[in-house]
Amino acid sequence: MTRSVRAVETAATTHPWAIHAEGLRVRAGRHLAVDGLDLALATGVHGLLGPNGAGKTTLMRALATVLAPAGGRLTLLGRPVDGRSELRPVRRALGYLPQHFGYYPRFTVREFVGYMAWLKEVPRPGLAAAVQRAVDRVGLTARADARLKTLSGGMLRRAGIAQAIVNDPQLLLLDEPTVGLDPEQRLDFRELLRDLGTDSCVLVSTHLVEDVAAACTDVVLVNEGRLVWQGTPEELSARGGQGHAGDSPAERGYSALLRQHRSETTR
Ligand SMILES: Nc1ncnc2c1ncn2[C@@H]1O[C@H](COP(=O)(O)OP(=O)(O)OP(=O)(O)O)[C@@H](O)[C@H]1O
Repeated sequence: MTRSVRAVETAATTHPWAIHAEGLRVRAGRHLAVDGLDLALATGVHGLLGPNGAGKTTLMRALATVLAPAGGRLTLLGRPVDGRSELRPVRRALGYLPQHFGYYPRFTVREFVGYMAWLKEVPRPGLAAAVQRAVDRVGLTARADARLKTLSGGMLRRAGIAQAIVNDPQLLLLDEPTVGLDPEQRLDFRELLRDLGTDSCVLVSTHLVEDVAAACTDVVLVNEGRLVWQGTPEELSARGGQGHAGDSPAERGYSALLRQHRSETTR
């Protein structure tokens, strides 16, 4: 891509919320999987929790501008996303690891991450260095020139994270990033998350409540396409008690909040 990126397009933004949704509705097929969701997130690492089918992946896809909202209002990095808006500046400042990502198996890690950097219009002079930095940050330095088809599942996931961060995104969306990572890699990943969240808005969808408790500044709980609860990991842990399912205070807090939400909605 030959078009150069002007400084004003990459400059840090001054809007308070990286993600601002009001009454957001998003369809997955014919199903309204996100149904009246309100959410406001700024810089930091936000853990997105919810049971199977809660609407997490559909929400992530809408935030990544892959799915258009069916209703409500969505603003990303200060720009409205409404089907008529110019999405290019938002997409350039966005990083997204989908739950299932496609790749060319014959590409090396470096080629894959470089290709994604080119698609995101990372300026050509700094592109190779940006790719190297992303590959290093996910611990794939030694496998940078290995073909993707030769990588383990966990290494592939890390290559996926590398492509998501290669453009130093202001908004980073990671859907189940720790699937397949071994325990040591998960600990390294938590550190990377904390680092990324110091100057970007990072939203991590996961079923691993412990990852959220350890690495996130904030927890967002959704169910049936709506925001159920938002608070700190400490506040989440404080919600749990004897009799709630889970191996840790955070897991018990999660179970308690879900049980409370279900009992309120079936009344
Ligand atoms: N293409 C589709 N057509 C119809 N319904 C769909 C489609 N994709 C998802 N759904 C439904 O939308 C709801 C939300 O799905 P989604 O994948 O967003 O949930 P999730 O919270 O990510 O779940 P999980 O934790 O299992 O990944 C579910 O009820 C699911 O069955």
